[in-house]
Amino acid sequence: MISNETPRGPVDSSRVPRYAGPATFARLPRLDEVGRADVAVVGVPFDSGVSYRPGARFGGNAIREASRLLRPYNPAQDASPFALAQVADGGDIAVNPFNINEAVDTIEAAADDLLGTGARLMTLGGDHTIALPLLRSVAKKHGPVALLHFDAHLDTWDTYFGAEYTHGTPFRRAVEEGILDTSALSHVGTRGPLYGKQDLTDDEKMGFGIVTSADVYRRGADEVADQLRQRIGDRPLYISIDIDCLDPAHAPGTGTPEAGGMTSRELLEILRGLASCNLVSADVVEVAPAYDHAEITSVAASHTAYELTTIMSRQIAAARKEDEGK
Ligand SMILES: N=C(N)NCCCC(=O)O
Ligand SMILES: [Zn+2]
Ligand SMILES: [Zn+2]
Repeated sequence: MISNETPRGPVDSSRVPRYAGPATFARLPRLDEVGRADVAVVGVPFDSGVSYRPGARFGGNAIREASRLLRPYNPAQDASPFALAQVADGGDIAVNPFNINEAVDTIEAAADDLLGTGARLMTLGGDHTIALPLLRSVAKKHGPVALLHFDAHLDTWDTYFGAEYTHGTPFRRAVEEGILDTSALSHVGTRGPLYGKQDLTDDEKMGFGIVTSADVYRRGADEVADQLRQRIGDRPLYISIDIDCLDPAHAPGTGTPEAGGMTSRELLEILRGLASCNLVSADVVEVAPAYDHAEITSVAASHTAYELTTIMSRQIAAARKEDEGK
């Protein structure tokens, strides 16, 4: 469903100071103010799936706060994302912090509702556990999706303390459930110690290709984006971004930091290089503001979500134009 109404954009920062009032993503209207959205930005304040430092439950609101300085024109993609499509802040999904299984079900149901309105999702985590129910919901709509996973970690481990749903295991579950298109799965930014070599062989068997953080440094963002684009083709694509794909210098505010990561410039450039991909939904997870300094991490996350939102808005506008031409 593509609406022809003129989108309502962010609060005008030349009239209302950008630090005034409650924060929505990029100072956009709330979903209940506009009725429906082409892109719904939704928070998932859940971090009961972490294996180390907690705190990502506060990530979504930290990203919203840090997004007050985003401006409406994105020169890197030559687009005004909030004029091309209705982007709105759908608030937070209220999830049970004491029952992971119930939380996972609640996230899936809420995503079903939002996707059912025709919106694409830009989800703000939360820990990486939340990617599983989001992928379940997206796959119900689109079938198995291509996955581009930016992370220091593989997140294809099996269980922790016997638990299946954790922030280190969402993508193994997703492969087991058949909701990913195993011919187009990539990790980008991985590095750091593993439990054993088997982690890598298991991951490869699941179908994942790996672009390590060192690969990005050596080959450069443009070449990496070209290669990823070729692998993805025109498949429906889900992008999951664990902010710990960035070096701790660029994202200290996260739960499981690993040295030797990408720069925020590299991440943003790779995303811009993927603008032609059919991005159906995305998440940015693992921002844990208690370990952050001067909003370094949440600013990086807000710009990351801005690039992703721009890609989705451009595609929605292009689809609308094609529709009108028919
Ligand atoms: N998804 C994130 N951020 N981390 C996974 C780390 C799992 C571990 O502690 O081995
Ligand atoms: Zn990670
Ligand atoms: Zn992760």
